[in-house]
Amino acid sequence: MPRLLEVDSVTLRYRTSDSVITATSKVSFDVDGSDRFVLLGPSGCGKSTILKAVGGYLTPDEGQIRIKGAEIKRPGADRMMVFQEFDQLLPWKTVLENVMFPLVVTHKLNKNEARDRAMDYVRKVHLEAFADSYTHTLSGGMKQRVAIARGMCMEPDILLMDEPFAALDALTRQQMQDELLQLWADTKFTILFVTHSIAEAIRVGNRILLLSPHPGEVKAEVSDVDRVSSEDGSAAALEREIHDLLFAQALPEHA
Ligand SMILES: Nc1ncnc2c1ncn2[C@@H]1O[C@H](COP(=O)(O)OP(=O)(O)OP(=O)(O)O)[C@@H](O)[C@H]1O
Repeated sequence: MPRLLEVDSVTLRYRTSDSVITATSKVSFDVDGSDRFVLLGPSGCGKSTILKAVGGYLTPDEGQIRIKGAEIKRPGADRMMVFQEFDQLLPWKTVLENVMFPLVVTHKLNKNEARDRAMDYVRKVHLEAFADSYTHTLSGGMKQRVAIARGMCMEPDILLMDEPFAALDALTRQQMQDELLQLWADTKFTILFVTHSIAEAIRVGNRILLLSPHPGEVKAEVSDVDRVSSEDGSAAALEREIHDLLFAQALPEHA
């Protein structure tokens, strides 16, 4: 039985007119159903690039990415993306219309069914009072809830989240992390979440993959985050441990 998502020794490069940039080098990891899998690493280590490749927007230069055993070759409704930017919504559509939009354009459901399903997800993110509002009237946190509802509403195999809370103030960010965990507790959907915040990785993830600076390579995986961080005071200890793993310099050979 294949894992839900297999990233197998993947190298990703960008080609510009005068150079080739290696964003990630031979990155491997597996995601299982209901995982809250976090990619954590410093700016430029290729986290967003990996997410785009899982989304089917980039093709690996080496290695392979598979979902349910099938190689990913293009974007698909089985992988929905939530981005950091607040402008990912369609400003000429209401909250409900934004959430139902992918269901309608992919013909997954007819219009009435799509409206009903979208309204369920609008309720799940507590925006029912704003269902008919246009998105420019919403706060940043509310816009991100709409984007999450829109992604979840397609009931994808995996929700790809690229620093979705990074542009929010600290309090709203914590509130959104809590709400995401509540949504997860209700539906146990699978999340692949990118962040460069260690604290956020520990709050959101049950597994955390640590990537080295540019080009990103796997440094370590922390796979028992839920158990460790639920023990008294150990979230802080785990944060220190991850910090040391991420920023440890290689020891000189004859030290
Ligand atoms: N379109 C592009 N063309 C050329 N190089 C790119 C492009 N997008 C990203 N890169 C380079 O690839 C590397 C990885 O970028 P990426 O955005 O994936 O990193 P990241 O870990 O998500 O960083 P951040 O946390 O800052 O978003 C960086 O060196 C970046 O400059």
